Amino acid sequence: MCTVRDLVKTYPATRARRGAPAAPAVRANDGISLDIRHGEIFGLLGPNGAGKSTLVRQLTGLMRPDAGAIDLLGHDLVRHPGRAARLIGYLGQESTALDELTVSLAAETTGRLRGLDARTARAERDGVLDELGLADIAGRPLKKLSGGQRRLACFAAALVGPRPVLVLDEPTTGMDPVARRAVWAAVDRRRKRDGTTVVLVTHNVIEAETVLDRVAVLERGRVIACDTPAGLKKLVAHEVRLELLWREGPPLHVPEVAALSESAQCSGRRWVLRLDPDLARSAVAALTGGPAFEALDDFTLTTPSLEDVYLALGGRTQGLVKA
Ligand SMILES: Nc1ncnc2c1ncn2[C@@H]1O[C@H](COP(=O)(O)OP(=O)(O)OP(=O)(O)O)[C@@H](O)[C@H]1O
Repeated sequence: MCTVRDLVKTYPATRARRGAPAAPAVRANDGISLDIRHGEIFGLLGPNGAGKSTLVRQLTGLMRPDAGAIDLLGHDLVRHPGRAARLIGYLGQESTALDELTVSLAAETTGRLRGLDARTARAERDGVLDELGLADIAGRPLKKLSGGQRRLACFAAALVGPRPVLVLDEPTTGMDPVARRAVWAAVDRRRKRDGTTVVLVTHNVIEAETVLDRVAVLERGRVIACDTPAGLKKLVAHEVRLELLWREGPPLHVPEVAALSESAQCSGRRWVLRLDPDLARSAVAALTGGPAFEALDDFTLTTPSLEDVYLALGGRTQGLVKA
């Protein structure tokens, strides 16, 4: 359905200018290869700056790679980037282009721009706004909506006018749980009904585990793993995850805490440890039965998540979020 081979993209260095410091060149995609199958929900998971949006911009024909190949449904998108618009419904990270329009007009206009006649565009608009629970705010301009409502309205617009592929860059950012559910139900409906293939960018591991068929984990412009969420989790099946939340600082003078600190991934007051189940049990017993207990705000012992896979593969903690 879509093959990506050895994709390379480097943003050039910039010179210092008018108070702005010089910036070195950034190799945002460093030899990415992927095979996305027909009808699957394929995820790109990685921390901030991993190169996900850069990859998506090339997939959608908005940016030309320095090297490599992209074939989408038999079309060479490096040579013919303009064809991507006919094949892909794209929801980018920033979508201010529709801000001046009402929700209704944003959806209808997108349909017209995608070649629908006026009557079909209006019918599809009404269907999508009903489906996503947006009918009540259909007459309001996007710029006057909350962040989550605006995001949902942009998602609605991206669905008007059928496309075999949807590329969604963090579609549920800022949305409440009801809106999130509406988004995933709409995606699933299109996959079942139309065989739509979905490429989804996320750094939300919980979302990734629940909605994705397969996921490529990106780190510093490279794919460090690609499999089903369950397949990836097998990599860390022999471990459990111990999460500690300290009230203030961890009491490093307590020997058990000092020993754990060596293998903990720390972000602020939160420590994450991946441990052998027996070790985890004895660590919990020592922490809850000893002097460290006073300093603990909360702790959880769970089976590993995709975040643990990412850490086991050598990823850094920052940027992958839990929920
Ligand atoms: N226009 C640009 N000019 C220079 N560097 C850029 C540009 N856009 C992105 N970068 C750099 O390229 C790298 C990859 O960025 P990209 O936006 O693709 O990451 P991402 O995985 O989508 O991150 P996020 O999760 O924060 O959206 C980062 O180091 C970023 O700073």
